[in-house]
This record gives sequence, structure tokens and C-alpha cells, in this order.
Amino acid sequence: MAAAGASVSAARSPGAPAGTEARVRRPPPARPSRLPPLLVLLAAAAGPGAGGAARLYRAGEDAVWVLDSGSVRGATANSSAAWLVQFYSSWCGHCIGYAPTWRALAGDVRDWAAAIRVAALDCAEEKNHEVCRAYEIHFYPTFRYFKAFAKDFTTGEDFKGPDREPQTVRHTMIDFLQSHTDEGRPPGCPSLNAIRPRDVLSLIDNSSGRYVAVLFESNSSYVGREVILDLIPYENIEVKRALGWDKAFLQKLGVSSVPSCYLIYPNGSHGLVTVGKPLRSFFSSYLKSLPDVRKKSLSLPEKPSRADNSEAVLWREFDRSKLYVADLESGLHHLLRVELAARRSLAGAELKTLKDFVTVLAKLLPGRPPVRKLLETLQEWLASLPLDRIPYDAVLDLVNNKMRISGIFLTNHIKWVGCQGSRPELRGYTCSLWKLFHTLTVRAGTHPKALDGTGFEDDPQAVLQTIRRYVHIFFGCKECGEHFEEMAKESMDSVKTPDQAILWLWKKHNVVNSRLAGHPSEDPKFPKVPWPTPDLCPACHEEIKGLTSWNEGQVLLFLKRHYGSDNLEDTYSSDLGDTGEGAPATGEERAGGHASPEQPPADRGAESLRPPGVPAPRPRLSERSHQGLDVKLESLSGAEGRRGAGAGAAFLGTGFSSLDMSLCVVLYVASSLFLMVMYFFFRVRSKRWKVKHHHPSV
Ligand SMILES: Cc1cc2nc3c(=O)[nH]c(=O)nc-3n(C[C@H](O)[C@H](O)[C@H](O)COP(=O)(O)OP(=O)(O)OC[C@H]3O[C@@H](n4cnc5c(N)ncnc54)[C@H](O)[C@@H]3O)c2cc1C
Repeated sequence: MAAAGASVSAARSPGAPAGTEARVRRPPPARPSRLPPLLVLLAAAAGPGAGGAARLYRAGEDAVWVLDSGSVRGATANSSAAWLVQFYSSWCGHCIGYAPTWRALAGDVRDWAAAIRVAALDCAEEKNHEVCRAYEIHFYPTFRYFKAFAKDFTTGEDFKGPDREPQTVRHTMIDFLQSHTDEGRPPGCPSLNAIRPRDVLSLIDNSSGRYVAVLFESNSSYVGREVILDLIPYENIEVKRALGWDKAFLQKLGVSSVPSCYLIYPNGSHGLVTVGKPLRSFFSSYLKSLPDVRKKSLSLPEKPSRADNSEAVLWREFDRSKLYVADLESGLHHLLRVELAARRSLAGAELKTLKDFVTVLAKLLPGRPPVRKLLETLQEWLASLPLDRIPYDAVLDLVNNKMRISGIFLTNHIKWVGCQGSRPELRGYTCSLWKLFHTLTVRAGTHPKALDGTGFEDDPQAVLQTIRRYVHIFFGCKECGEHFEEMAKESMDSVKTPDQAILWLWKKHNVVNSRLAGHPSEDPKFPKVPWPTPDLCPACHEEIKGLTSWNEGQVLLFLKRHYGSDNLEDTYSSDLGDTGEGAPATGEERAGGHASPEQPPADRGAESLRPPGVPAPRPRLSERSHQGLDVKLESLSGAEGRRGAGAGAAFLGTGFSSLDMSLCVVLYVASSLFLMVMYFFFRVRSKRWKVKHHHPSV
């Protein structure tokens, strides 16, 4: 990775935006799709005690505590130590770039574990997405503090610091520890408060039989508190801090500058410590190496067993000149079931953006009929909603349950093909999102009537503006969204035709490529170069007066071909819908394709209702069914609604929709009535017959 990064930086011209007139071109990359056939990547994925996997951090190898859905609540609730948890997403470039810093920080404060622990939880792991939702994580990375001995569930306190440099984070950790009450302070955390002059004198006068170090420092210094925490696991020594008082007192002890360390030895002798530099590391190291100062055992993140530690991911051969249905559908699955599902409910601008984005998807996304039908139904349903706030569970219920019985479904498997990364944390979702966006702008350019009747017709910016709002509001990578917004502010208004919209997105994507070249999130097998590369589109590249430049007319033609429906490859996607649609999956499909053990039984049951193979989708839901959904939704607003939606989902987990159940009841009542009518009819007839043929008096 480092070597690739170095070569990338060397070939890049930092100032020149790629995708514009002139640029420095890098040598064409080796064809990345030609990795050894069926290469099995052993992606070591670490787990917490519970054995879960996280892609950027490895429990037992890093000092970071790796949490997951099974361990986060147990770890942070009523804990004897405070926690600083980074909720990240392994596909987020900023999280990937920040991971070395977080690891270094965790290693740096490893000895503070009895007081405060540095942890990480991967929200891109689908098994974690419910828990990330519960903690209200909308963007990545999000840093939250959790106090020791928190009794009730809490979403934690946001990290507040001017930057995320290790020193800043360390200082905020100390501030956070000091915000505990005396009773609530972690028992393993010594007092971080400064002592008074007379306390120093009494320490000197009354030897405790062990070392006592007093750090004299200024009010704004954190050195004393850092050294106190660094020495937590060490026996036979106690560290105190004292703020610089009057010069006379300090001079008496021989202290001429702060920070300085004054040491009282176990035998009662005392004196000023001389270190090379008055820094935390120098003081800590000196004190740790004193005779008879020993380290106690430390609670550290557990290393998972080997069996838990690896997962095999099958490499899929693919053609870089093709677009894969599997990438688009996997991306859509993540978008609908994970990214948007981070919101409990949607209202105002969020709801409007969801509606517009689904409209654009429904009208423009090519693909398999069940997925198109699902988007169409979702769009009609959202458009018909009279509510100004909807619980997102209702959307999930529709996507996961209501339409499955009709054969309208979206895969719940993640299966990257053209978006595979050479490591599990690389590429994937963000790659598929770009592909989805390009496909939408191209389709709007090649099918000018597609948006008729939506309110977006005749607006060449409609698709771009909808993408912009989606990225701004929902895209989990906040910094990515901010960068994209800057680019949009700068020039999106200049787009006057659908073709310009296609080219705008292409240019801006190349700007992002150029910015990220050499970044830790760059996959060495898929280097960030101006795209399309000459081997993909020779006609797109020209040389004018010795400078390489784009032929934008050819680029436009290429993009229309590349992102057009004729270039859509169904390979690898035929089995996407074969198992367990509806419920969230557990990330990238494992080699062997076993059904997820977390898949709810209800879904497996519903599966048996559908014949194998891709079923023919039924016609769209009738007006009546929409009304039914609306009525249900009206009772769903607010917290109660959420509970209702949850219950609805469970009930519908049998595979029957509420419409189906209502029809059953109606049919049942109708047939009972019919039988009763028949019964009375024949009784009356038989009575009449008896009267007619029975004349005992005659
Ligand atoms: C809107 C948006 C903004 C982002 N901003 C950031 C950011 O600020 N920082 C960050 O770290 N990450 C950012 N990302 C993620 C980043 O751009 C990549 O998606 C990620 O690094 C994975 O890269 P990749 O190799 O899969 O290729 P990607 O850049 O994801 O591209 C996916 C595929 O699109 C095609 N492609 C490449 N370039 C173009 C182009 N110019 N036009 C059309 N098609 C193209 C190629 O086939 C490529 O494989 C952003 C993602 C999105 C969707």
C-alpha cells in the first residue's frame, strides 16, 4: 500500500485538476480485474470478545477495543471505566485515512485502560447497523464518550475538539474523565485534581514507603494528568500534580521551571528529577523505570480465536469495461437498508430528498424487473403519502416484507463485482454509489422523456441536484459530502443540458480521484487515475500542442455507452435474489454462499412461498392497496408508530401482507355468510316440502 501510494504521488500533479483540459497522465495501470482466478483473499477480520469482525481494527493486535452489536452495550453500560468509541464505516475514506492515528492513540493511552478505553465499532458491518441506528450515528466517523457507571442506555456525548490529532483527543479524554462526579469516577482512575502546597509538605514529611512523584506545572498544562494516567498500572508509585505557586516555595524545593517532577523516595529522601526534556514521555518513562516500580497486569482487548479471525472472500472475475447489476443492486440494498435506515424517521427536507431520490431511481435506474418494480411501487407509495413525517421502519417494511409475496424484491446480499476491493475495507459501497449516480445522469440524457410527469421534466439539473441533496443529507461520509457540496456550489448551476450534467459528474468524479490518489483509501489494485483510461477509451484522449487533453465529445459518447443499459452485465446477479430477500444480510457474501445465520426464520419461511428462480413480478399494487398502506401509516407517526411498524413487520414476517390478511378475513366472512344463507334456504325449503307432502288430518 505504501509503495503504491508513493508511486501514485510521484506521478500526480497536485495542482492540476484531473478531468479538465490538461493533466499529467499516469502510466496505464495493470488490468486490475486479472487477479489470479478464484483468488481467495484471507481477509483477517478481528472481533471483540464476542468474536465479531471489524475491518480497520484488529482486536488483540491493535490496542483499540473492537466492539460490535453484541458487545457495545455491555461494554459501555455500567462500566467501571469510561469509553471513547469511534463509530466508523470501513468504506469511508476518511475513516480509513484516520485509522493509523486512532491505532496510535489507542497504543499511546493503553495504560489508561482502567480509567478510559479507546474503542471502535464498524457501522458498515450489517450486523452492526441496528446498533448504529440506536446510537443515532448518521455520519462517519462519529466519536462518542461514555461515562463510567452509566445506568441507563445513552447514546453518549459527542467528542468536542478543534481537531482529531492525538494530543487534542488525549486532552479531551482527560477533560471528560474530570467531568465525572467523585462518586462516578472510574475506581481505577486516580484523582486528577491538583494538590495544595501543604499537601506537598505533608507528603515530604510523612513517607508512605513508596515513591510519590509530584508534577509541578502551569494551569493550562496536561502533562501532570497524563503522567498520572500513564502510571495507573504501576505498583509502588503514586503520582500527584501541583500547579505552580509562589516562586519562593518552588525555589525552596529547587524547582526553577514548570513542568518539573519532584520525587519522594520510599525511604523518605526527596529531590528534583532531572529528565532530558520536560515532556510527558520523559517523565513517564523515568518514573516507570525506577527500582521496584512494577507493572500490574493490564486489561487489554482480547485477541479472538483463530477460527473467528478469518473469512474467505471469493474473487470474482470481471470485465472493467462492463457495468454489473450486482454492484448496482448491492449498493441499492446498502443505501435503502443501511444508510437511510440510520434515520428513525424522516420529515421536511430529509423526506423530500428521499421522495425525489426514489423518484429519480424509479424512473431512471435500469436493471432487473423486480427491482425496478420495487422502486416504482416505493415511489408511488411515497408520493401518495399524506404525512409530513414517516417512520423509516415503514419504508423498510414495504421494501422487506410487503412486496415480497408478489415477487417484488431487492437482494439483501452484498456481492461486489466491478466494485470488489483487494481488501475488504476498500471500494465497495462508495464505488457502487458513484456507478449508480453516473447511471442516473446518463439515463436522463439518453431517455429525455423518462422523467415526464414527475415535476422534473425540462430541468437539466434535476438529477444532479437530487444526487447533491442525497449526498449532503444522507451520505454517511460527512467530509465527502462537504467536498461534493463545495464542488456543486461552485459550478452545478452552469449545467444547462442533460449531456452537460453527465459531463459535470464525470469531471467532478475525476477531481475526487485526483484528490484521493495516494490516500490510504486508494486500492493499490485500482489506482486513482483520470478516468476513462486510454485503454478503456482511446478516442477520449488527445494530445494538443504536446499536452494530453480530453475529447469531451468522445467522453460523452463513452459514458453513454458505459453507463447505458446495454452495457449492464447480469453475471453474478442471477443468484442475488435467490435467498432470503428482505432481512438485512451480514455483509459481503461468504464463499460457499451459506444463508446467514442471522436471517430471521420468518424470512426463510417466506422464501418457501416462492418457487425457485426469478419469479415473474405481479402487476403494481392497486389503488386499494396504497390506501391500505396509507391508513396504516397514519397510525404509525411518532414513537408509537415505530412500535407499530415493528409489530407490523413481525406479523408480516410470515410472508403475508396486511392486504392479504384482510382479504382472507373478508373471504372467510363471505363464505360463512354464504353457508348460512344456504343452510336457511334449504331449511325453509324442506319445511315447505314437509308441509306440502304431509297431511295427517286428511
Ligand atoms: C459523492 C462522493 C464523494 C466522495 N468524496 C470522497 C472524499 O472526499 N474523500 C474520500 O476519501 N472518499 C470520497 N469518496 C469515496 C471515493 O470517491 C471512492 O468511491 C472510494 O475511494 C473507492 O474508490 P474506487 O477505486 O472504488 O473508485 P471510485 O472512485 O469509487 O469509482 C467507481 C468506479 O467508477 C468509474 N469511474 C472512475 N472515475 C470516473 C469518472 N470520472 N467518471 C465516471 N466513472 C468513473 C470506475 O469504473 C470506477 O471503478 C466519495 C464518494 C462519493 C460517492
